[in-house]
Amino acid sequence: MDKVLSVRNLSTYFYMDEGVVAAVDDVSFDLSPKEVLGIVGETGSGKSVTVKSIMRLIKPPGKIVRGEIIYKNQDILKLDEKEMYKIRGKEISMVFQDPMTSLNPLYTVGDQLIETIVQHQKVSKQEAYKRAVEMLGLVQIPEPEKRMKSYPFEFSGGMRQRVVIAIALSCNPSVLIADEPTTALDVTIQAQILDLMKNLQQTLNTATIFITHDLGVIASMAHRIIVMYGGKQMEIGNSDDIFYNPAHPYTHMLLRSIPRVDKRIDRLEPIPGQPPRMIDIPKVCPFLPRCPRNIDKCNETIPEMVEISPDHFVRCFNPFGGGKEGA
Ligand SMILES: Nc1ncnc2c1ncn2[C@@H]1O[C@H](COP(=O)(O)OP(=O)(O)OP(=O)(O)O)[C@@H](O)[C@H]1O
Repeated sequence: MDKVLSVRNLSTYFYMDEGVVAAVDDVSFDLSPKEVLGIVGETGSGKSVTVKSIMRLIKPPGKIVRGEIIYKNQDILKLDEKEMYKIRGKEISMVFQDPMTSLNPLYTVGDQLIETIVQHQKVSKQEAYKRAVEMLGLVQIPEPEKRMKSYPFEFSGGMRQRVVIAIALSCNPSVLIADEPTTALDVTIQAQILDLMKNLQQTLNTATIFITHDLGVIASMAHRIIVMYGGKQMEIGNSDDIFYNPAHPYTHMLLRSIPRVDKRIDRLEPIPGQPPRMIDIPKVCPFLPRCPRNIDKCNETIPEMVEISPDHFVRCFNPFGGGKEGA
């Protein structure tokens, strides 16, 4: 199947006084049309920098130092800012963690929706208005026509995130990127927003990249999952591989740290140790200091990504075998 997005060997570094932070190092993946790709990892693992690189939102001291981001047969990294402007928000749009960073407090939500629509589509103001009301209805805002006139502060946090999702989807993007879209919300609202996103994805079939630090959040949504650690991909596989045949010791730890309804666990296991400080590019696996399965070879060099079964890749010299010891 044709890919809607192909990321090849993406490396984004931050040049700090203390040294070079390899925030994203040699990341590659494909996104198919209609696919939901989950990117999971602890804080600082490089998830946000990966998607900000795709949107070309990296600012100094950050720099994309290597790689290709192929969107519809063109390398996004080679486009000038004017061409990129046409893609950002229309072809590839993004929902951030905190809805207030995406909404302008001084304009009504209706105006903000209409502005996005007319900016990217050749439609009249009336058509844009109609589409805006439709979008608010689609994200299940009650009385959408009336709420067009409301300002962001008149909405609850969950409703604001619905508005942001409506704006992000208003131009029918080919790719939607959601960066921890529910983290800033309280738990019941989180579940509602996740349900909404799942339903919208199934209705609209938009290819989606969903970022989270919590594997549980994407369990029922993602087709494929990338597990990141220390700026690197540790494991990539379809959801079943990651949940039932996890190969990387870090994936095992992530799985043990989520609540499960099918197993009685008295206490969730926290992941021991600290995420790495990624100053200067590690020559060995970044997970090595926390890894319970490390072997001598791990101290010598960093493993490559190896395909252990069709479309299931792992970066580890001593992976778990075929899920027999699964979580
Ligand atoms: N503007 C910046 N300046 C310097 N370093 C940065 C900057 N933005 C990100 N980094 C570094 O890049 C690394 C990856 O950060 P990133 O935000 O991608 O992590 P993340 O996995 O998305 O974590 P979180 O869940 O906390 O958002 C971190 O070590 C971070 O310190």
